Amino acid sequence: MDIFPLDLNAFKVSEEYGFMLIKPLKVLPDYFSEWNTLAQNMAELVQQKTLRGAVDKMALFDHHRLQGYRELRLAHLQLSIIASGYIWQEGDSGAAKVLPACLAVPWHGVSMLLGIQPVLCHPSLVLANWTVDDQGVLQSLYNLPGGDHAEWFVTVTAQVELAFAKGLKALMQALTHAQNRNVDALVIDLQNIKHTVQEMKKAFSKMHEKLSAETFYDVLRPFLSGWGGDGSPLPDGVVYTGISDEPLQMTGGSAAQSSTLQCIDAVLRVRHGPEIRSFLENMRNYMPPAHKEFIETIEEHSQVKLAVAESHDQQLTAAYNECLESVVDFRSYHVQIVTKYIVLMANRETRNKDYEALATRGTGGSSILPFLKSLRSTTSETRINDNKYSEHKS
Ligand code: HEM
Repeated sequence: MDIFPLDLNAFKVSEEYGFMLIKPLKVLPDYFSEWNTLAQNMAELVQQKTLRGAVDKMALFDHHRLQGYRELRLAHLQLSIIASGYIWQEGDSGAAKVLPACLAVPWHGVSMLLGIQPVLCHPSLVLANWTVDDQGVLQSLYNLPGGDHAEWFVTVTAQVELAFAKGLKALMQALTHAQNRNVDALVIDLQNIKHTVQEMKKAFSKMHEKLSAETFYDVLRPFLSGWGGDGSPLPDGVVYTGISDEPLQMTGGSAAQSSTLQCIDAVLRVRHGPEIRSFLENMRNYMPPAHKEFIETIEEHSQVKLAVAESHDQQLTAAYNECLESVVDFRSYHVQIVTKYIVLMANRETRNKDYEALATRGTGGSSILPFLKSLRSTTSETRINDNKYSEHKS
């Protein structure tokens, strides 16, 4: 059965914004003004070490009064920012093991309605956290500690998402053209996808401009941490009062929860080994369910690699391999970024020791460089080496 083209709307994906939420709301209605205020001032309150006390005094607001998808997404963003400050305000030795009901109940409730996890994750911190100012400059709405650096981290990541969105049309067309075995059109799609990945890397390279490695590592990154598991300052997880007496464990926020690379892998049929696959599949549980379903549908039905292999066409095979090469290049660049912002920072004597137990963990809790290099190798090994080329017709 031919399933492409897909209806993007059905998957909450748009050709203009990709996986980004379209026109996120900036504030919630007055009833939730305390959430608006605490989320807006989180970084300052954490610095003064007064956020936890303020949350403990907060009333339990009824999240059923939130109306519509965009209010739910903003509520998740705000509560995630507040909870991250609540848990990590006192460093890892003073990490909060219990969230009060006024935070846990609505946060968990909103998360269930959205089908995402009650933890600060990429769909909230990046996808639902943006606006443009009068000059058309992308800005974030709510920030973690780290001032302009923290905002830059969010907006540059959002720019990578938007660069991806520009290539969504080519990705979708590649799926249809592969299904129809339209070799000429598929060559052009793959060239466009390669260009998109190069543009994603260009957007990514701006990270250096205004995010210092020291601020990322010492100030901002601890607030992206999850809870639960060996080596965590909260090995059992966190109790969400009013939800469960048993602690819940959550993976921290990471752009590994972005659907962009997983979508490109799915189109090109890059298949990672079992351990990495299980990590990436776990990351999908932190994406909006419609985006997870989008990736799974493409992964199951993409015929792009098959169409290339069957064609024995030199130009098509070259376009496919070059496309993979651009993804390898993106992943190599990402390894450089992780080396600068995490590995080298973790090896400094002067690093922030308040969050020492988080030092060797990835933002999402994996052992970083071998993991990322292995993803890169699998991408490279997906190349098609075909010596039996026929001449391309055109
Ligand atoms: C300062 C910037 C960044 C740092 C320090 C960083 C760090 C990391 C780390 C440590 C991982 C390993 C998994 C984990 O522990 O979470 C990871 C995975 C990943 N990151 Fe980043 N990241 C950064 C920016 C970005 C950006 C802007 C993107 C673009 C969307 C991105 C996309 C990914 C992807 C897709 C993965 C999963 C592995 C893969 O598919 O290659 N990262 N990142």
